[in-house]
Amino acid sequence: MSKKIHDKSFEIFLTKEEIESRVSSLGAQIKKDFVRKDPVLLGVLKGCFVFMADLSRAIDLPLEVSFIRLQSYEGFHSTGKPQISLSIKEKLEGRDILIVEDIVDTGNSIYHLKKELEDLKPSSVSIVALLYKPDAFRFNYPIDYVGFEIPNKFVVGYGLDYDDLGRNLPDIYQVID
Ligand SMILES: O=P(O)(O)OC[C@H]1O[C@H](OP(=O)(O)OP(=O)(O)O)[C@H](O)[C@@H]1O
Ligand code: HPA
Ligand SMILES: [Mg+2]
Repeated sequence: MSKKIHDKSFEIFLTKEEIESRVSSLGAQIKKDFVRKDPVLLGVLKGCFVFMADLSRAIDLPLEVSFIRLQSYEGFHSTGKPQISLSIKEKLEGRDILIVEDIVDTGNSIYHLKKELEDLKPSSVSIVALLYKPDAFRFNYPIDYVGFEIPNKFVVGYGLDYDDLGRNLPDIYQVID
């Protein structure tokens, strides 16, 4: 079943069952890698909110969660300058930070966030992204955990929006062009 949001139509791309199964294996992998560390999951709002809720419960370890608000997209396009409007209150010095993103597209948002985090002197900074668009990525930092590599097309659902709509769809949809 396709969905219409404003002027655009979207078709199903990843079902909630496919997402659930991948999130569960990401959680198991992260548990292994962070078992002797002091992890704090740092979710990037708003898009991370669904993925963060599922992923954090799939990692069977003591951990903290925190959030930051970054915004750079207007409609389908990145403004190139992420605005940070919610700052981090937790002390992150010496901590093992895992940035939790719904999507890494051009890579611009995380590039800026990583630079901000360096000043807080964490012990390590890793990234988990549910979705990653290799053909759009313009940087060369590593993305440590990727749920799905996807084509360079706009997607919505499972936290991802088009003009702030579509975040509550349980499946992920891709634009029909
Ligand atoms: O790799 P990039 O090209 O920078 O794109 C990825 C970023 O864009 C989206 O955020 P957006 O600015 O739409 O804010 P939102 O999470 O509130 O939707 C998404 O949640 C990532 O944070
Ligand atoms: N969908 C929703 N939000 C996004 C996307 C996308 O494909 N890329 C960057 N932010
Ligand atoms: Mg958005």
